[in-house]
Amino acid sequence: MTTAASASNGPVGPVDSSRVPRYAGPATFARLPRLDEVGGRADVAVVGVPFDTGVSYRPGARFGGNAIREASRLLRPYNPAQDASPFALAQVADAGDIAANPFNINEAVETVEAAADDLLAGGARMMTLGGDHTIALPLLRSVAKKHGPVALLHFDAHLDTWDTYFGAEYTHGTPFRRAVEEGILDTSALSHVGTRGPLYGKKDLDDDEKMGFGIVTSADVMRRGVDEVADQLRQRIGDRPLYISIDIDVLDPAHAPGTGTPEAGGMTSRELLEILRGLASCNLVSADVVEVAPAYDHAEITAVAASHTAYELTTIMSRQIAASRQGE
Ligand SMILES: N=C(N)NCCCC(=O)O
Ligand SMILES: [Zn+2]
Ligand SMILES: [Zn+2]
Repeated sequence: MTTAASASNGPVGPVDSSRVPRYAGPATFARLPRLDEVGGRADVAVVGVPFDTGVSYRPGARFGGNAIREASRLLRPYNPAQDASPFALAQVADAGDIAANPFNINEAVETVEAAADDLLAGGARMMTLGGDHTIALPLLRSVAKKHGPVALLHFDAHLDTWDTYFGAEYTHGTPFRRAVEEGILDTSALSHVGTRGPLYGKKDLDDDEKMGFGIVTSADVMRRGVDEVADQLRQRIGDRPLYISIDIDVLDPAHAPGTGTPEAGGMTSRELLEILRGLASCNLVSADVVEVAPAYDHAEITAVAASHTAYELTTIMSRQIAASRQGE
């Protein structure tokens, strides 16, 4: 069957859904070419990490990346909200999955870091599809090797700055504490967005604040509105290299039932997408969307939200790549 639609020397785009039904053929992200189909070089590499050994409640995020790819068949090549055709502005390709050991978290963390090092060394920015939130740590390590300590915007119901679970240091509730300890985050530009729900104690918040995080709760988003929130975040980030990590449980369970640790009172998918669009001028060096667990999903509600989230992030990166080329 027809694979990627190729412009003569521009980026290779997605399969044309007016010629090949969008439900036909293998599901790469947005029906984009695989990395090996574009000579192994991409400006943005979409990569899956099927790993969920770090979860504290429902398992199943190991299937998240492929669920997002399936749902992403319906994405279209022009993004009106950002007035951009992300797959024409830069080469975006699907780099497949990182094969992380499900029986050894420490080894899996090392594997993810090494695979990320390879992709970043090839010049790509990464759009990672989880997997549970454990994987943000090795991804941040790799990004920091390239850019130095990065600003972090963390969209999540949870803080994920807890210390250990059952004595384990690498879990989906602890990646950002480890990252602060390791000095790979720019502690003057760290924000959680969408935080809510019960905690273990007030100390969780005290510790988090000491690490340098600011918090925009999901109730703040509702009260203050997306434009004001995005403005405030943009000011805090400035022109620092930015990593955005999105735990899909930042959305209300009505918008994302397919996740492992759902919390009531979350953001709508509209709010999340609008805040991201408001950050389009930030220097986004890589991003992840994690914690999609399709076994608890219904009618692909969660996977569709995650695919659109990854699409906005990819658009931000593609626009910046195109703009920096023009400036060269
Ligand atoms: N979903 C993520 N990443 N973390 C949730 C941890 C919540 C807990 O176990 O208390
Ligand atoms: Zn979470
Ligand atoms: Zn999380």
